[in-house]
Amino acid sequence: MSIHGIAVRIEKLNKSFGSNHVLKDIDLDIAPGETFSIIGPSGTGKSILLRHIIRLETPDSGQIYFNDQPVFDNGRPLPQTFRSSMVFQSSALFNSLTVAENVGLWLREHRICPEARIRELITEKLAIVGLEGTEGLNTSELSGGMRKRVAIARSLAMEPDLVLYDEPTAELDPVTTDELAETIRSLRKKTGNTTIIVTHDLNFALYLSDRIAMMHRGEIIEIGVPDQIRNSANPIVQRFIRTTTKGIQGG
Ligand SMILES: Nc1ncnc2c1ncn2[C@@H]1O[C@H](COP(=O)(O)OP(=O)(O)OP(=O)(O)O)[C@@H](O)[C@H]1O
Repeated sequence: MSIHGIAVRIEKLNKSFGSNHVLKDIDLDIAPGETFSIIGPSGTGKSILLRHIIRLETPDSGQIYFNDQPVFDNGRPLPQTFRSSMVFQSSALFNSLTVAENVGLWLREHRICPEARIRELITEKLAIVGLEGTEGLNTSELSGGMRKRVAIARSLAMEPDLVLYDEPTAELDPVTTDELAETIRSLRKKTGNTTIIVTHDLNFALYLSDRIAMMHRGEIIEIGVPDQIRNSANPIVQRFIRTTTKGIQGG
């Protein structure tokens, strides 16, 4: 399997909605193939930052670069040679379609390759997320964890350079959350994609991330490998760890 993955660099990114300054001079450097999580309490700007990376929002100032290529020009998204895909919180699957139809949707809409290759890609991507042989199942009958994995397979079908996850564990029970963490971790080896995850599930982020950034009130207040986050001297980070993990992970 080919190895993808791009560098993502964010420089002095700012965004306000009226008087609400939601992103304040955000700087981030994410390496090709890195699994990077953005954590923090509700309303701190995590999703808005992700929406800039996928170009659903434009910044007031600052820039994002994919492999040194600028993403915006004067507040407008530039055409990209790199492909990003997003796994939405709700999974955003079509219940009236089968698993295979959901996974193949983007490929068929964009007529990316011949039908035989599309079927191969669907089978290949379902196997990567551990859903071999589920092509014909009705999407409406799947569990939350299976739906999430179908959504991941659909995003992988685009053969992305960058995969983004918005609150992937929302609505999942603890066992399914563990399975999902395992799936995303194994994808790193299988695809080499750069992966950015927004979550307020600290344990999930600690388990599968190469590095983690913590946001607070529109700013990045801590960044580092999981152990650096666990042992951060920043009282806001420590309070977040205490309230979200209750001591799990030895933290
Ligand atoms: N389209 C919008 N118009 C106005 N304000 C917005 C818009 N989108 C987000 N905001 C504001 O931006 C701030 C950051 O929101 P964001 O969704 O990024 O937070 P978050 O950290 O992802 O929180 P959560 O974990 O609850 O999703 C909030 O104050 C929110 O009200």
